[in-house]
Amino acid sequence: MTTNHYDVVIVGGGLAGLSAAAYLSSKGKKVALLERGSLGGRAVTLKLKGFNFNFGAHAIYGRDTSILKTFEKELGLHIDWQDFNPNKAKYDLGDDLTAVPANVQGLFRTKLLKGLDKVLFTFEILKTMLKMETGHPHLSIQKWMEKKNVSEDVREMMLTLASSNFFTREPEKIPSDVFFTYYRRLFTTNKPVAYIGGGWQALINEFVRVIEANNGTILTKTRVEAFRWENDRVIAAVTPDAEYTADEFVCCIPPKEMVKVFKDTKLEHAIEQYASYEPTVVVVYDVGLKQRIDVPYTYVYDKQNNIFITDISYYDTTCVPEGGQLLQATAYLRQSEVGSKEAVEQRKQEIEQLYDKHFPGWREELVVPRVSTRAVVQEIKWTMNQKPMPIFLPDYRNLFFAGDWCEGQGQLSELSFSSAYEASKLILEK
Ligand SMILES: Cc1cc2nc3c(=O)[nH]c(=O)nc-3n(C[C@H](O)[C@H](O)[C@H](O)COP(=O)(O)OP(=O)(O)OC[C@H]3O[C@@H](n4cnc5c(N)ncnc54)[C@H](O)[C@@H]3O)c2cc1C
Repeated sequence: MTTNHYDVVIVGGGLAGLSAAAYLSSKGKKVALLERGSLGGRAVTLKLKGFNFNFGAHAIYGRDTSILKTFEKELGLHIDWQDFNPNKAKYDLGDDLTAVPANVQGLFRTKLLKGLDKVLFTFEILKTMLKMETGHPHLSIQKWMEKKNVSEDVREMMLTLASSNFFTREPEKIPSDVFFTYYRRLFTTNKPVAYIGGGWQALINEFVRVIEANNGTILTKTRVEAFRWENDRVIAAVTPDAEYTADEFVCCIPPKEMVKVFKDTKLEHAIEQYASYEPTVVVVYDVGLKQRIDVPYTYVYDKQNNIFITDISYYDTTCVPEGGQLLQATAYLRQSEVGSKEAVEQRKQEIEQLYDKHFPGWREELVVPRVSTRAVVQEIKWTMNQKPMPIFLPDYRNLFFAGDWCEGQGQLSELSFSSAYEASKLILEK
């Protein structure tokens, strides 16, 4: 068995592993990135019949305060930002469409709130922005609203926002401190939502460019099966063909994978808790169309069924053949619906009905659909009973963790980036 030595070995080549490898190599560390499959993890771009299907709309939330923006500056990444137009975002109320209160104009235009409730909701936003309202880690947003006696319409508004942003049909379970921290960031940014031109693949290519420019090693189709230990230090990541020894290790693989590689070690028990947590799971049903069906909005959220459609090709024309259109639909699931064939089938039909309603004629234009009945948007769902994993565990001196299951800022990929950034900084400070 061959042995190779590095300053840092990073296991897992999703967005967390790629960003950690790019950052650490740019600071002079000799890094190796080991990925069992191909690079990108869940941030995948799939080419089908001339359409580039991204897993998810690759939206970056609060981009001007995001860690991806920090990486962009510090690593000199070339990112083709495509800012979302909030005036083209609508809530479907069943028999009516109304503005999404993603900005002040939207707030004044939305029909979800009227008169005094609009003033009260605006006041809540103001308090959130000024950190006068922070919620409490021991109170879910449901309990917080009961305690504060908020009116029915304001309650509805807060839950609708939370549902659409946290990809959940059970927004009431979100811890209130997570809710307010998230919205403080979103309300104080000038760029609430932005897409990446060229999709996830463009971003992956940029991280790879930086890693290679700094002489980093990237090994795909390289599955880590175990770690070798000496007391409280990891000595090596072990693959079927080689051992990769290093001074520091960053583990960027989901907790369910970690329990396998840490089996029969002191860490196994500590990791089990995170591996048992429920992820945020959705149904994705995207369609590539021959010709554009132009409507006055690029995002529509069906409030009743918790489904949204994004016309991603409106922002990123590189994902379609000329004149074509790529629509992305995501349906949220209740925990009880995850894994149920009937529930998933019903969600798919609801998505088709939503396409029929807002993009009439899509069936005739259909070139290729792409369906995922169990897409993991975030490895650990925000609820009162589930806490994200720390980026290091006490007493393990040279082992760090990063990914969207870890503590960090924001949610989804922002958690992957922020945990990767914090873990890398801890290594550099040593
Ligand atoms: C449908 C959908 C929509 C989404 N939409 C958005 C969005 O709009 N905005 C946003 O910010 N985020 C979105 N996300 C979330 C985003 O894709 C994830 O947060 C992010 O990609 C997670 O990256 P990660 O590196 O933390 O984890 P992962 O992508 O899970 O990476 C883990 C990597 O580790 C590798 N691995 C596992 N085990 C081993 C092993 N033993 N040895 C070596 N390698 C191993 C895996 O192959 C994988 O590449 C969406 C996700 C989905 C599914």
